[in-house]
Amino acid sequence: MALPKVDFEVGADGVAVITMGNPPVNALAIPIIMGLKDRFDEAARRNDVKAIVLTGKGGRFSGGFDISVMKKVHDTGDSSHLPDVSVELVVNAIEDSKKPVVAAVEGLALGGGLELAMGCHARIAAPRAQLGLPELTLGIIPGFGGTQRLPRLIGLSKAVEMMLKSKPITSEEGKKLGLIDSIVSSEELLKVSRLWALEIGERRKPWVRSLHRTDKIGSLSEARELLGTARQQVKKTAPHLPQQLACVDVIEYGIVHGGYSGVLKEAEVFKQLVVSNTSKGLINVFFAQRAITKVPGVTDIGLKPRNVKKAAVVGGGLMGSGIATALLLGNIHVLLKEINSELLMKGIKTIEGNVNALLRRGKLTKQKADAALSLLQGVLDYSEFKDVDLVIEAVIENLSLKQTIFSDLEKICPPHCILASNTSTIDLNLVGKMTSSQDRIAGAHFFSPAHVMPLLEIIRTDKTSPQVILDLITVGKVIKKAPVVVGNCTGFAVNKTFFPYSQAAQLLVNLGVDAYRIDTLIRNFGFPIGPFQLADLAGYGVAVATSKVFADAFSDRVFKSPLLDLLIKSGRNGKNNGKGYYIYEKGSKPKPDPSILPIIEESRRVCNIMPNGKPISVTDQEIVEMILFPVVNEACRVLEDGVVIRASDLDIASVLGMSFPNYRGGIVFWADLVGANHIYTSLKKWTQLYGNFYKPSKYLEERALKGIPLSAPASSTPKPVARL
Ligand SMILES: C[C@H](O)CC(=O)SCCNC(=O)CCNC(=O)[C@H](O)C(C)(C)COP(=O)(O)OP(=O)(O)OC[C@H]1O[C@@H](n2cnc3c(N)ncnc32)[C@H](O)[C@@H]1OP(=O)(O)O
Repeated sequence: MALPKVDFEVGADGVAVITMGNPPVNALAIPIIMGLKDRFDEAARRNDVKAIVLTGKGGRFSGGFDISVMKKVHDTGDSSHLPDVSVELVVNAIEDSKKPVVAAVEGLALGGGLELAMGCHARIAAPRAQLGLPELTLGIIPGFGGTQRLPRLIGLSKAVEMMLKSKPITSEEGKKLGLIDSIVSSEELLKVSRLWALEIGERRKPWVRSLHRTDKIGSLSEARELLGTARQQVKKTAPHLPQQLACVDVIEYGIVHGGYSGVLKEAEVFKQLVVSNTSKGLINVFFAQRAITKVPGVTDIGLKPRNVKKAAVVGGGLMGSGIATALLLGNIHVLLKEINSELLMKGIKTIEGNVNALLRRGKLTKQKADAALSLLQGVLDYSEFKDVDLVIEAVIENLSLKQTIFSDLEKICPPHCILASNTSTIDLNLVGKMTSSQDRIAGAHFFSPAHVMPLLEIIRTDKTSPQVILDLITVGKVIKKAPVVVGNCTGFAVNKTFFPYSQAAQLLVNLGVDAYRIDTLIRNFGFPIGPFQLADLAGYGVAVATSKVFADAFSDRVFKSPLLDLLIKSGRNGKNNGKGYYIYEKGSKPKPDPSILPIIEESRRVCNIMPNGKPISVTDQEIVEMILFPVVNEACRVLEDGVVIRASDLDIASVLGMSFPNYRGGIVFWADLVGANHIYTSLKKWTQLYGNFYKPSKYLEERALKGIPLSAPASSTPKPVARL
């Protein structure tokens, strides 16, 4: 791999072109920052240099400061790894340079990349370049003067929006807003930028130091009003994210005290935020998300992904139609197979409804929606399956039905076709037992609603070929899912890890804790909804079916609550029949339903686990821990059994599959922040009080006692991924 370096070339026109080279995105790694300082010094010193152009190699300006440096700060606790860039480089060497500097921007200029460009005296961009300050998604604020220069270049309102939403704009929008001075073709970019720089030197183009501008900010009172509104908004929408308020505060500081003071304040706040748990969590998620598609023995053995042009989905229920929708939106031709025309029409209607809902919400253009639907074909038999590249079976969880389907598929589909099941629980070796195609059978487990939820669990057995896994990873990327490759076991990675989540909530209710208090606390922790509202959403039938599977597989540690059966007996089935823990009325938030309380009382009586028949007294923190520590405990078993390749895969799976708050870094990452020892001792205490549901796993016990982080890879030879 090429080493990061900064090139320097002076042309006959007297323009020095400084080029950042650090593929693939020219991240501003320490050698790049050092190289830039040296090159700008050299350009300032040399008499043959009249003007300077700053650009990036390989069609991309820069993806920003090297995030792995911040990871190093997290891992070592040593902030001295952070270089001084905002003053030394951007203000002193670039903006205050005696020679004009022009940024030639192509591809992308994000975070520190855009901040370098904003320090230049003009910006020339190629068409459709992405420009943005996404730092808040990493738990920090823009750190190389971005909070100060962006408002001064494009106005406060748009700058605040771009930073708080972390949403990039194109160079075309940038031109309209004043961020970009001119748009030219990629071929002309360097030529025009050189000329522009010379013309600034000759005073034929303005020599603009953005930090000194005030014309776009408006009066102090206007600015304060706008920032006040932004603050109110942030308090409502992102109460858990300290970087949002910090960003607004730093912008305001610079408006009140001047741009340069703002830059100094920004650096101070940046350093505080870098070491926050929020930044640690979000940066863990950034790298974890990029690690999932690196699968040893699959993506590192020189295989090439095959193109999946035509797929079939067997079963047009809620999951099947959601999966079909996702494939169609990925531009894949889909056959939807049902057993009769009534069910087929229902499936097609659901797909149309899914696509139209996305259209209404502005997530799709009409053209894209029409194109997706034109790729759909409904069928009632397998005759069209002769040339499909992939089949995803999404029928009910019935083993013998699945076995028959896979036998049929084996006969009719071409030999290269991947045969996948969307089962969430059934052993894939059993699904393919009646075939001799085990090498092309895998799980493709989507999460409901399948066209919306971003996770795709790809389950391999010991017989699934690496090519099939690679192809499924590729399809996953094409349909914009995060594909996580996991081993074959009951519940796979996500459902296995999270089965204690709802059970713990049930256990607590039967111990006398208020269900709505639990939901509120779990929401305050950062989940979008609590476990009881989640149960309402899924319908109680699903909970009954899955708890049976888990009761069979993990009989040593399940909690059987009478509550679900009592609810069903009283005619309740959650949101879909309007009778759940909550009352659902159109246009208003779900409200607690007091008529459920006698049913809960009845459950407590039948269950009879309240000590001395009285509700237990627990703090808010204990409630959260009593729900989430059993999940961590199960995650430990998933890690021990090698169901996931690495702990961070489970972090991503928990964030994208279960909506575990991303700013807490994922389930294992969070557990390590809390500390294995505290989790272990708490579970041990609760085991004595409330039974084996809480019994710590061997993996947790060992690591807690030896002080080894739960996420650390096994030091001895790692076990193979559980595929059996
Ligand atoms: C002080 C400053 O204000 C602070 C900052 O600048 S913080 C950084 C701000 N910048 C960002 O947040 C951008 C982060 N990067 C991205 O969003 C995307 O990588 C991108 C849009 C630039 C490119 O996306 P895409 O082409 O899909 O490639 P993607 O797979 O994400 O990244 C390619 C590789 O570059 C790495 N990478 C991308 N941006 C990086 C960065 N800023 N630092 C370090 N590595 C980075 C990725 O980790 C990945 O590495 P890998 O191949 O080893 O897995």
